Amino acid sequence: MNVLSPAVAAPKTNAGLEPILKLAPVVPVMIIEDLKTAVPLARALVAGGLKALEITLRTPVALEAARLIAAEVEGAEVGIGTVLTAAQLEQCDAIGAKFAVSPGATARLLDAADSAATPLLPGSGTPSESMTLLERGYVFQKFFPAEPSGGAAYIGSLSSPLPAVRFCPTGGVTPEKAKAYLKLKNIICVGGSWMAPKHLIAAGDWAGITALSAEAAALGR
Ligand SMILES: O=C(O)C(=O)C[C@H](O)[C@H](O)COP(=O)(O)O
Repeated sequence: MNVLSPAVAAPKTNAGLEPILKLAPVVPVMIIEDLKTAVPLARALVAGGLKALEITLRTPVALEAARLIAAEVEGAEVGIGTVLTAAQLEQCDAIGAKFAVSPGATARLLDAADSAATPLLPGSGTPSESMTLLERGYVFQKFFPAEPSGGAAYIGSLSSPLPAVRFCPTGGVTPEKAKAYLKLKNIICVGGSWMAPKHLIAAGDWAGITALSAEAAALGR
């Protein structure tokens, strides 16, 4: 190695997430309490046109649900949400998740992501957090929690100073709010749980979920 110009490893980038984040304007955020609902819920979302699915690690059955969906639901691109630790990122690798999403970012999680197979969509909520992530190659970032943090007006104002970053706003997003985000040039897609609400899942109203999914899939970008 030439000590005068040491080789600096190019930062890992999450640019490879683009095709997944562009599958539809919305990534559904799924909270699965009952394993029996996992496959029909995922099928209902995919039938409506939402194929990149984020299954949050907020319930005990989440990982098993993700495994089942990946094995049984044709067309689903299974991602894992609420990834907070290096160990959880390893679990994503173990089940072959297509992407992982975190609400924020820590140095430890980002170090783990450097050697993980699963591409990470890390969360940011301020310009400095966004810049720190960009330095590490994260051109796609989750803007979280989107609505309480200032919504479309806030994130749109980062477009000029941080043109290299494209965001997936998540947290408090509704179909109406999604439209405002999707008009902005620094938005790749939005995330939200509104098309998979608890009451429809509990009622087994898969047709209702497919209808909400189809409405979300039809939102313009
Ligand atoms: O679990 C995580 O890792 C999260 O990041 C939180 C989710 O993205 C939001 O809870 C979804 O927001 P809602 O659409 O308002 O329900």
